[in-house]
Amino acid sequence: MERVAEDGTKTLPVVDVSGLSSSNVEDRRSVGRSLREACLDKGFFYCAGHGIPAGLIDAVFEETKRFFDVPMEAKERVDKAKSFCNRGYEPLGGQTLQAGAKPDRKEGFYIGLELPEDDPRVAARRFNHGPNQWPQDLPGFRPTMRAYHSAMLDLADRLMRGLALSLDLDEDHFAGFGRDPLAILRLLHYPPQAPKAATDELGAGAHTDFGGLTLLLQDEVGGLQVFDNKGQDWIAATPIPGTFVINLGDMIARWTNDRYRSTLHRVVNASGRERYSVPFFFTGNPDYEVSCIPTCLAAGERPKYPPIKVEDHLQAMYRKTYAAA
Ligand SMILES: O=C(O)CCC(=O)C(=O)O
Ligand SMILES: [Fe+2]
Repeated sequence: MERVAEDGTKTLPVVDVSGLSSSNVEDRRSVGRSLREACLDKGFFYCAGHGIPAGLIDAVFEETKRFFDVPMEAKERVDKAKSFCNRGYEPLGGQTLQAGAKPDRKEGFYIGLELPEDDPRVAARRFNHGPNQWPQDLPGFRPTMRAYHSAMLDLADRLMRGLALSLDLDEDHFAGFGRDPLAILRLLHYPPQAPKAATDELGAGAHTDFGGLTLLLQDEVGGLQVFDNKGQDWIAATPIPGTFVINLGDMIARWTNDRYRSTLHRVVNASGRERYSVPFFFTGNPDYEVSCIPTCLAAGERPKYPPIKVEDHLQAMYRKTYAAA
């Protein structure tokens, strides 16, 4: 079903997920049905009723802006080039999400689960496991980001259970995927750019996300665009206050043989203003092997993708999108 705004432009659906916190399974199943509809359609939707306090979200944006406003020397002190586990500051143009396009016009900051040096995964230098780097002289930054990371883990867990219900699976079907997950918070700043028609530069080149679910906070500026496979055009994910934009990553497309899509999206910040966004990537357990769910195949249908380990896919995508840097 095509959703069209009052001015005739296409929009994405809003799913209220508050029922996922209900003790009544019928309430949870009802959210599952709404999720199913949104996932079969675009694989991109606004999430309302998420229960994340507005005060925490405001604090995340405040600290994000504060960080990107510090002098370049302070950012360079926490450059991710100094981290063995991909944590910290990523300079403008550090990543090229769309093969063949110009480097992305965005700067970023990566934060993950804080793990001590004696954690076996850190000691073994497993990909993306280890300590975070924290900027100096921003006392509110670390506690805010840690609180937010943990709130996002909780929301992602609720959503994965809803997703299982949406596929008529046991509610805890994805529990193994969600155990000790790679879960990465990314702060992004997009400086203003010329309109798409006037430049071939993009804030973020067209890409799909690599893991399970992405939970995105965006400010009021706008610029995120979602590819519509049916119309072969771009839909603006215009900000709706109080919601997250949620999209499905490559792992969910592989589980469902593309019934649920990992949809192409990009950012063009032609607003003339600074844009800030904060995606949280629920990537999943690095050792978990994702393969097509048998009930997602019709009789005689074959899986489009071979089984793959979460970590292998993630590493391949990092290699690809950071190749130039
Ligand atoms: O900034 C946005 O709105 C989207 C960012 C994004 O797609 C990503 O980091 O994967
Ligand atoms: Fe993305």
